[in-house]
Amino acid sequence: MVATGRKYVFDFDSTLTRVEALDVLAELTLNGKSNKEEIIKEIQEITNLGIDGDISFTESLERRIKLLNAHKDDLPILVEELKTKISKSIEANKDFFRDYADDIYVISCGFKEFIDPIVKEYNIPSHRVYANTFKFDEEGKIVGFDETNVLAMHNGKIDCLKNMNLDGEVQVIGDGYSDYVMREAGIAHKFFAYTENVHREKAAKNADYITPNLDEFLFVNDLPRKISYPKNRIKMLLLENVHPDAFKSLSEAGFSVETVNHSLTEEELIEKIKGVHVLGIRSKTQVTKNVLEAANKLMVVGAFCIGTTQIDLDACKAKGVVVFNAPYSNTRSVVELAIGEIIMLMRSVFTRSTEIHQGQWNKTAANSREVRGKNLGIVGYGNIGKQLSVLAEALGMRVYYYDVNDQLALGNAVKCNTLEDLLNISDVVTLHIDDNKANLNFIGEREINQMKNGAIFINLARGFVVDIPALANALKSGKLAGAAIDVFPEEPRSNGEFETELKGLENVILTPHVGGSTEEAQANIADFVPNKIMDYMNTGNTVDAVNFPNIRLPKQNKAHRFLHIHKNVPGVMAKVNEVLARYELNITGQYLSTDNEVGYVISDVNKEYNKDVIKELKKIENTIKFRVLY
Ligand SMILES: NC(=O)c1ccc[n+]([C@@H]2O[C@H](COP(=O)([O-])OP(=O)(O)OC[C@H]3O[C@@H](n4cnc5c(N)ncnc54)[C@H](O)[C@@H]3O)[C@@H](O)[C@H]2O)c1
Ligand SMILES: O=C(O)CC[C@@H](O)C(=O)O
Repeated sequence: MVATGRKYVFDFDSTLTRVEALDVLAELTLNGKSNKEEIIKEIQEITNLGIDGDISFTESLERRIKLLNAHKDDLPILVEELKTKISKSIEANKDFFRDYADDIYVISCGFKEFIDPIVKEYNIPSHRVYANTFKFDEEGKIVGFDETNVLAMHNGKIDCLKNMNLDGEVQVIGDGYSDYVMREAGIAHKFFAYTENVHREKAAKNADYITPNLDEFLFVNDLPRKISYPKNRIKMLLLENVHPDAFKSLSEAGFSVETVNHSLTEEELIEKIKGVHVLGIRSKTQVTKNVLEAANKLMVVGAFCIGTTQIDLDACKAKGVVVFNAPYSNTRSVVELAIGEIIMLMRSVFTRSTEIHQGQWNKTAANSREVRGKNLGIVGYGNIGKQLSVLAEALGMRVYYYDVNDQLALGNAVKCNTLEDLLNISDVVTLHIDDNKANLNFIGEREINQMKNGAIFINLARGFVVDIPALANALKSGKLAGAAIDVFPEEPRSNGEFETELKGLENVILTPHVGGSTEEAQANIADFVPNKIMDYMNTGNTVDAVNFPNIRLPKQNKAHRFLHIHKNVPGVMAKVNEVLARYELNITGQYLSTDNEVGYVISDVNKEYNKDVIKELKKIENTIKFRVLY
């Protein structure tokens, strides 16, 4: 617990608040002035020079006040503005400022006129705020500052802290070099570089500890805090160039996120996965048993796509690793591409285009047909197949579909009872079956022979479902009039050379697995999947998990949440409850969801509890994973 008499000295600007107050004041006072941006930039540069110790602080203050041209009446507005700019983790841990009020001080080179009213709301009274004060002229204009105040002088924080004569260990929390010097001068015992709002190299380099937010500071000091485990300690690895929005939202939420713009081999991933809590991938990265064995911290895999066969879902489940995907976010993009390709192939547009690129004019109606009135056979009537059905009908196509599961026909679509029926009748056959391994070589020579002569074939599903040599033969022989292939049995891990037997064939559109690669789809996925991940990490919700019992949990209210994942064998629940009862924990809510292999039980308990209960819960036989949230 807390060392007796420990004192916490906070900086104000960019530490307690997300901003530099004088920059905000400049925004206010310079409003409407034509050279506003220039002056603000100049003020910021001067601020940084002062913070990093590159010019004397007195000089930095003098120059900024002159440029500010501020008035007393601007200050209440500034205060209101600053109240909305308290650092997020400071705001979240307001209780710390209440419970440790007597030990908290502010030393700032800013001004008491705006610091006092802000920190008062955090139980820091004016007499524990050490800062500069403004000088005003008779009209209330800010014309200077009290030059006798030590804080107006170079390295003034050192003298200020010295004069305060604090007992016990003194910890300084700040973002600038001027905070560090108190530690360097030996008056403070520890300096924590606070990087939630700004990462200043000089401060970070000299810090005893870099703390990305107050949660981490409270965690390393074993102080009471809002969240059990600081988010910055949760490592996320996003592979395969997932949309930058995912990085943005996850890192803004406080997680430590690393991105890699291609997929990794099994070997590379085994090396990289150690210490990673959340892995984000697309369709290329194989999350195998071997990878999972090396994944000592893994809790979640986010597939930033629809397909999940690249992930060993069972092995994930056995390890208590929850998998999420984005089942809808890119479906529209695939459908639009399919529609475009149907038209392009029916009109032989790519053939005509290639000819003209080669300097040949070939105006002809041969092999150029409208799609209106033609039969479209959709194989796999799921999320993509159904949307395609609706759009194709709107173009005047007659839609037939075949699905292994019973699927409701949309519009006038006609269900086929067998694949053969569909293949016999369709002018265009398009595959939208899912990626399960049983679909290997689903379309081969036999199925191609069941298609109409001169039919068109499209595969936007998965490469391994089509026998490529059989398809190539059918295209060469003229059995099929054209094809569009977006997915291949073997796809490279990153952009570069690629070979396929289909290369160079006439009226064949080849694309590098881009059916779902539109800006819109990728941005949708980067919104959907991170939300699922964060929901699971922050609350335990597994709604829409691919491999795990789905559970939607109520909001945690003033409770500790114990999340216990176990093998679904008789007696585990009884043992969990026996332990909770033995430690006299009052359960305010308990939720259980199971499937054949695992059970997921969530118990919300009253605030106070003996920490030994955690060890006991972890020790229960058949426990796979356990964590606490509060
Ligand atoms: N090219 C791309 O970039 C891209 C983008 C998104 C999705 N996809 C792929 O598209 C496919 C379809 O996606 P979805 O979201 O519509 O999936 P979905 O799961 O919603 O639908 C698939 C449908 O196929 C049916 N099905 C499975 N096997 C079948 C079989 N052997 N015969 C007949 N029906 C069968 C299922 O019952 C289901 O109704 C998936 O393979 C997905 O990975 C590719
Ligand atoms: O974008 C990808 O990598 C895969 C797209 C698609 O095949 C999917 O499964 O959603």
